[in-house]
Amino acid sequence: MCKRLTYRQLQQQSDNRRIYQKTMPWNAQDGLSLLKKKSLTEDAFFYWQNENDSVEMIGIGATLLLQSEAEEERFQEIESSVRLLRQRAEDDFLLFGSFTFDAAHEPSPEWDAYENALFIVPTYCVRREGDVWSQTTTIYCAPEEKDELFNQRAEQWEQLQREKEENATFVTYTKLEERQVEQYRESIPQMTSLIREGKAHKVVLARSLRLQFEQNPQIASLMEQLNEQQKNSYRFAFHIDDSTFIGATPERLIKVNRSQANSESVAGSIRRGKTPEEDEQLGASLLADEKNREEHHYVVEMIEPIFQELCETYTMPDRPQLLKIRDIQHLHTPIQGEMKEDVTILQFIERLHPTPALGGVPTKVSLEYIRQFERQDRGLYAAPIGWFDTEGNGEFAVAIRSALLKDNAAYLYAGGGIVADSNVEHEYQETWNKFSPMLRIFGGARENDE
Ligand SMILES: C=C(O[C@H]1C=CC=C(C(=O)O)[C@@H]1O)C(=O)O
Repeated sequence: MCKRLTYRQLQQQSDNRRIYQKTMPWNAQDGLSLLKKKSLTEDAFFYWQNENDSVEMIGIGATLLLQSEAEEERFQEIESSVRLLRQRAEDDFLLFGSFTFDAAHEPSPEWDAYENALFIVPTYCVRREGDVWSQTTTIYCAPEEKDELFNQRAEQWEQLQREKEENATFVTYTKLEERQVEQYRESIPQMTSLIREGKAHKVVLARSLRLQFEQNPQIASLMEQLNEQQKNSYRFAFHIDDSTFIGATPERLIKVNRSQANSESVAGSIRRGKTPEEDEQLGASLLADEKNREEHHYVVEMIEPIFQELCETYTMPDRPQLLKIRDIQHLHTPIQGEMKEDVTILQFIERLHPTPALGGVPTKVSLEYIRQFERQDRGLYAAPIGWFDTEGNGEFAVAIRSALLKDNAAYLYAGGGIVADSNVEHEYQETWNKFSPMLRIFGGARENDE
């Protein structure tokens, strides 16, 4: 595994190494099959499938591993590292990675593999756009080492592809622990009182489950299940050291494609109906529900000024629509803008994260309450995860409906927006809905009839 580098360390590198790339068509055309090769998965990897299945990417190995331990500066540090590396590169290149939810939180031991910001420039990247697959190999070396290193990598890549795939293993958890559930339940009336006293308008409180396994589930088969079950969601996996973070989230944080920026407000939820009629009724009641509209409106109110600041022009519908995924339906308002010159995707992330769909209003105050009420660190739950390239394109999702896998255990997270009239039982049930996508792949979702 290559060494993690901060911006300072990169600046201090005084050798003549450069980034070189080779891209070619890829005929194997099954990205997930790569994650079934044992020797590949011992290294870092990243899996990404966008919400409409038009783009799928798998990054394997890390030619460069960039990190930032800074709190507020972490976005700029990654930006500076990438800018500096672009000067050492022949072509544009791509990075995968994440920022943790709360850089100021004391990290919990389960999250120790992920820094405040952690990005990989993958050694091998396979990418599907529509039906067309390509494979890119990236190296970082002195010019005189280039040919030999490319040869070595080509050989290694051939070898890896010939390697036998491990059989899919379906493992079911043997124990489910609701972590500090009493404390979660108590925190809701405490939070609603604080809100009624005017201390905050909305705070998203989350809880977590810990599932125990007898053997580690295979990531490729978990992702296959998510691909089958969670259409209309971003499906992702980020593996580093002994940890893998996976998920299927409906929520885009930001997408940038040739200076066009797209984001959305996703907040306010109700379960899916058991029949089309019931589903429609539930959707209609969600659209009309004042509490959910209020929760949603806070998110819209926060995102819109950011588009005003960073875009020349933007458009946004004046009322939410429904976003329906397998277990749940949400209120949804998309927003789209033409970015001002020199604005970057990381600047959007810095301003957008956390939206009031994951943090609250006001942002700083809500983060304080989250630290106070949620003992465990959220790590990458509800955090920005995705990819960007040095041409200025990229896409990040909000890592909800997610789980961390480590040491034969999975840690699942789910939360909901608390406003003045939130109710414990309702919130508690809603977290079960939100756990469902992940619980299902680990051995069974709990039916919820609320
Ligand atoms: C915090 C979560 O969901 C957010 C996103 C959509 C709807 C939400 C809600 O209705 O409360 C939450 O704000 C989660 O899934 O853990």
